[in-house]
Amino acid sequence: MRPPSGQTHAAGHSLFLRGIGVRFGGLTALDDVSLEVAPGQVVGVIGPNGAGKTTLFNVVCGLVRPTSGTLELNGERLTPAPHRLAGLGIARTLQGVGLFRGLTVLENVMAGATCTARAGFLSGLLGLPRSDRDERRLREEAMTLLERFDVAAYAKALPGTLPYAVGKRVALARALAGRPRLLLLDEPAGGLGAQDIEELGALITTLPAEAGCSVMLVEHHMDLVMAVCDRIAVLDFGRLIATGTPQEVRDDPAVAEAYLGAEADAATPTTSRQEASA
Ligand SMILES: Nc1ncnc2c1ncn2[C@@H]1O[C@H](COP(=O)(O)OP(=O)(O)OP(=O)(O)O)[C@@H](O)[C@H]1O
Repeated sequence: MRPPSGQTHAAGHSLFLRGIGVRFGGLTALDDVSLEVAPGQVVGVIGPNGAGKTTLFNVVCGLVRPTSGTLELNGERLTPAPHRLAGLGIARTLQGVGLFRGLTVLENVMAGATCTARAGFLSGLLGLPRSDRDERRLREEAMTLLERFDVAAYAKALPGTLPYAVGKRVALARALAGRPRLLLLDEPAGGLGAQDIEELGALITTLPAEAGCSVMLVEHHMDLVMAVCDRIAVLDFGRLIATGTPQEVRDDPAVAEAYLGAEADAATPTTSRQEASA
């Protein structure tokens, strides 16, 4: 997948999390978590239920403010806020699909590009002549993305009519339409079948080279994470217990123990692993 305009990108933003802690009342959701997403890398965050993955994702999106620690984007202090992400070159997809229900698939993807098309949007408001051209360009770029994701046939459909797997692809296309340099994916494989997960994995691995973005991936599906990630961070009870290549993480006894512990906890009638340990 080429960047929509045909321009080339460097390999994406670098993200550093240093000593991130998050407390919700008396519960420590994250404790001194440090993580690097280097330019051009796909970095996975895994861990048993309640380990803190979504909380970490939300810290990077600005939905949760850390109680300690700092974030850095390309060497600059980052204080993320959801409404400022696009301007920082960051895009995210959420659990589920999350498309605008009243817009067609094509319009959804065009909406994802509006931050890079602001000049066209403004000129449209002011009735200046560039707007038609910009609108056409946006439309063409959105169609190119839909074609790349094999969902162009649904361009005129409304989100409510889409098969779930198609909706997930459209959501990914919309996130990429803004030409992010860092893409945050929250459980992109959730609800997908094995074939769709395999195809999603093939798409994700192309993103650094073809779309010019680094990727942080929070995911439960171990096969996908192992297949697409350059590095993996493993959380357990809010703490980072391992980081490394997929092979290193797979071979780490602490990781196996965390997952085995989670299986044992699943057999007990508690609501969360942290409550279970309190
Ligand atoms: N807003 C909140 N208020 C209070 N506690 C929270 C909040 N969000 C998360 N938690 C708690 O923080 C801990 C980490 O939750 P988090 O959702 O980040 O884990 P997770 O690894 O994403 O889990 P899962 O895989 O089940 O989605 C859990 O004990 C959870 O109950």
